[in-house]
Amino acid sequence: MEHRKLELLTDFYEITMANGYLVNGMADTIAYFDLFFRKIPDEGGFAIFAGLDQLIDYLQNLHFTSEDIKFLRGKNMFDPRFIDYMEHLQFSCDVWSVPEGMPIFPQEPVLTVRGPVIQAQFIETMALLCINHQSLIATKANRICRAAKGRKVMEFGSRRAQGFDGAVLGARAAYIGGCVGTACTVCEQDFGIPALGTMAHSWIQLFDDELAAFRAYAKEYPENCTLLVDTYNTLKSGVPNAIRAFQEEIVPRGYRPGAIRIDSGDIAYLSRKARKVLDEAGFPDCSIVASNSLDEYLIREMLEQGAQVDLFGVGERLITSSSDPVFGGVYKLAAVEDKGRIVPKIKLSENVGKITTPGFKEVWRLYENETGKAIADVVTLHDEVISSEEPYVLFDPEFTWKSKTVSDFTAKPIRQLIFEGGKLVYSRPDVHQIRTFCQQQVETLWDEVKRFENPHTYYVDLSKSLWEEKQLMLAKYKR
Ligand SMILES: Nc1ncnc2c1ncn2[C@@H]1O[C@H](COP(=O)(O)OP(=O)(O)OP(=O)(O)O)[C@@H](O)[C@H]1O
Ligand SMILES: O=P(O)(O)OC[C@H]1O[C@H](OP(=O)(O)OP(=O)(O)O)[C@H](O)[C@@H]1O
Ligand SMILES: O=C(O)c1cccnc1
Repeated sequence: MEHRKLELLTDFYEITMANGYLVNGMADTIAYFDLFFRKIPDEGGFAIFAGLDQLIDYLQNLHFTSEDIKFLRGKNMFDPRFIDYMEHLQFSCDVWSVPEGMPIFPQEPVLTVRGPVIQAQFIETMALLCINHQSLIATKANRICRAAKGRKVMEFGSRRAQGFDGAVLGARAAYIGGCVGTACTVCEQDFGIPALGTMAHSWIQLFDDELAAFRAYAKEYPENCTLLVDTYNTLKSGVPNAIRAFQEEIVPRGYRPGAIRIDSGDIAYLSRKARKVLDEAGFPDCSIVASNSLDEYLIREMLEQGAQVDLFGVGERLITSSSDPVFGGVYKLAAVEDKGRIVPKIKLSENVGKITTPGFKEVWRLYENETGKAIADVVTLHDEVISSEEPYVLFDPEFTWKSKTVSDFTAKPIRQLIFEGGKLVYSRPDVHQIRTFCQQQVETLWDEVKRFENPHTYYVDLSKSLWEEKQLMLAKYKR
C-alpha cells in the first residue's frame, strides 16, 4: 500500500514528553516499553494479534518533513535542540513482537520497543492504534468464523465501517481472522485478499420484474452466479425465479448455479425451505448465502435451529466489533538502561491487575508434546531459557500456592526480532501466510479456551526469577 504521512498522528503529549526528555538530558537514555492488553473482547478466551505490518510501514518510514518541522517550531513551545533532533530523526530502536495471526492473552508483552526514550515514547500512539484496531477485528472475525463451523464467512462491512482505514484494514484483519474474502475491492488490489460479493436489492428493483433481473444477471455472470431472493417474497417468488433463471440461463451454457442469498426474515426457516426446493429442482450443489446483521451469536443460534446456510456475509457487527468495540492494548515503560545495565521500572496501582511487570522480558509458550496443544504462556526475564528437557513449575502470580508441574512439553519463545537498531530484520509474511498461521495456531488451543461461554482462563504466568524481581520492587515502593 502507498505510504501515507502519519508522523504527527500521535498524541500531543508524546511530543511534549519527548521534548522534555531531551531538555532533561535524557536524549540518549535507552528505554523499554511493553505493549500488552488487559481484557479479551466479548469475554472470550483469547485474542488474535494483528496490525504489525502497518506498524512496520510506519516505523520504516518515520521521518519529519519540512512542514512537520515548521509546524512544531510554530508551536513556540519546544526547545530548538528538540526541533533539530526531530528534523534529523532516524528510527533506531529494536522491536520484538509476536507475529500477526498469533493467539494472545492478557498481561503478556506481545511487543517490546527498546531504544532512545524520545523515539520509543513517540511511537506509542501509532503502535497502539495499529495493534488495537486490527487485533480487535481479527479476534471478532475469528469468533464469527468459529461459530460458522467450517462454513465460509465473507466480510461485507465497508459501508458501515468507521472511516476508510476502518474498512480497508478492518477487512485485512477479518481475513487474517478467517474470513474467505471481502466485498472491499481495494483489498484485493492492495493485499491480494479475494474481492467477492453478490448483488443488491437495487439490481432487482431496477428491472420490470424479478425474473428479468435474475435472467439478465445470469446471462452476464453465468459462472458462480448468486441471486438475491428476498426482494419481494423469498419462497413464493425469489427461489422459484432463481431456479428458472438457473435452468434457462446457466445450465444450457454448461455452468452450474452458484448460490442464492437470503437477507431478511427467519433465515433458519427460509434456508431450510429453500434448500428443499433447490434440491428438488436438481440443484443440491447450489449454495445458500445468509446475511443481515449477523454475528457469532446469531450464526450459532441459526445453525442450532438447523439453518441450511453454506456461506455467511457479515458486515456491521464484524467491522465495528459492535458487541465489544474496544481492544484495550496499553504501552507501558518497563525498564531503562543505566550505563548498559537494565534497570526495571514498575507502575503501581490499587488494582492488582494494573500493576505492570517490570524489566526486559521474553514470552514463552509451552506446547504439550503428546497433543501439540498450548498449556500456558510464561513471561520470563529476557535472558532466561525454559528448557523443554526438564519439568517446569507453573504458578499463579497472584495466588502463588496454586501451582502445577508440567513435563513432556516443548517451550518456544513466541516473539521475534522485527527491528534491530532501526533496521528491519524481519521477513514479512503476506496476508495469506498470516491467515494460515492463525488457523494453525488457533488449532493448538484447547476447546475449553475457545468456547464462548465462560471459557477456561489460559495461564499467563511469570517465571520465578521475574516474579521475585517484581516482588522486590513492590516491597521497595511499599517502604
Ligand atoms: N432464525 C433466526 N434466529 C435468530 N435470529 C434470526 C433468525 N433469522 C433472522 N435472524 C436475525 O434477526 C434479525 C432481524 O431480522 P428481520 O429479517 O426480522 O429484520 P429486518 O432486517 O428488519 O428484515 P426486513 O429487511 O424484512 O425488514 C437479524 O439480525 C437477523 O439476522
Ligand atoms: O447487515 P450486515 O452484517 O452489515 O451485512 C451487510 C448488509 O449490507 C447490505 O444491506 P444494505 O446496507 O443495503 O441495507 P439493508 O440492511 O436494508 O439490507 C446487505 O444486504 C447486508 O444486509
Ligand atoms: O456482495 C454483497 O452481497 C454485499 C456487499 C456488501 C454489503 N452487503 C452485501
